Amino acid sequence: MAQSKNIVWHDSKVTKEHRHELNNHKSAVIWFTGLSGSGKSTISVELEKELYNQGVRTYRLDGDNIRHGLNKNLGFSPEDRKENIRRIGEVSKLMVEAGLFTLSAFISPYREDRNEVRELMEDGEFIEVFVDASVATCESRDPKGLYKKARAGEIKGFTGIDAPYEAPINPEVTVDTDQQSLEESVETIVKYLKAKGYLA
Ligand SMILES: Nc1ncnc2c1ncn2[C@@H]1O[C@H](COP(=O)(O)OS(=O)(=O)O)[C@@H](OP(=O)(O)O)[C@H]1O
Ligand SMILES: Nc1ncnc2c1ncn2[C@@H]1O[C@H](COP(=O)(O)OP(=O)(O)O)[C@@H](O)[C@H]1O
Repeated sequence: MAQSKNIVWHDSKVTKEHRHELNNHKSAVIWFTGLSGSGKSTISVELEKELYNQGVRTYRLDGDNIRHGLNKNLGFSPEDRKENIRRIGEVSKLMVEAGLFTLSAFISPYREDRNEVRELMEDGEFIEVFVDASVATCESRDPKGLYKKARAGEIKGFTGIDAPYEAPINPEVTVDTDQQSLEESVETIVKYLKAKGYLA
């Protein structure tokens, strides 16, 4: 890919800190990672509603949705997944600059790619939430029938079947959806945000 040259950063007079003051809260990305069907979308939707009810400004970025637009030219090879996560990382950073709690829900199977997003952010701005569930559980849920297709060989390189998933080593939060209900998972994350001073 061509690198841009002769470009100079131009600062705004309204900063992220001004936006925090205006909003009365900080901003960060809550990064959900986990297998397809582990519950990333379901939990992020519920958490967003909960944050909205508490007066927190949010925006949700979701794998399927972003792949309909911004990233519709990307597939599921390791290189394309990397580029997918790189772009989402940059978009998440812009959203955090804009003062929003950004809920990003992507399989993001590679540790290195997730860590690169973490590096983009300032300290405390990247909250990795590992949505843990066994392949067996995800496969039994199979909300979109994709595991069935992957088992039948109709989808190649499906995460957890014939493509890797690298679990986080030290995530800020883990929710185990084999064990925890949707409500319990949301509560776990809200508790973390309160304990760390993100929420009043
Ligand atoms: N090969 C393969 N592997 C995994 N997932 C697949 C694949 N093909 C299509 N899908 C569907 O794409 C959704 C995952 O997109 P992501 O952008 O989150 O993936 S990634 O982070 O780039 O790995 C994923 O959505 P979720 O089920 O919400 O995770 C699937 O619906
Ligand atoms: N404890 C739970 N937490 C989250 N989702 C659950 C749970 N138990 C069952 N589900 C169901 O599992 C499915 C998870 O799908 P989804 O949220 O799309 O996952 P992902 O975004 O990780 O692919 C949904 O149909 C949801 O209703």
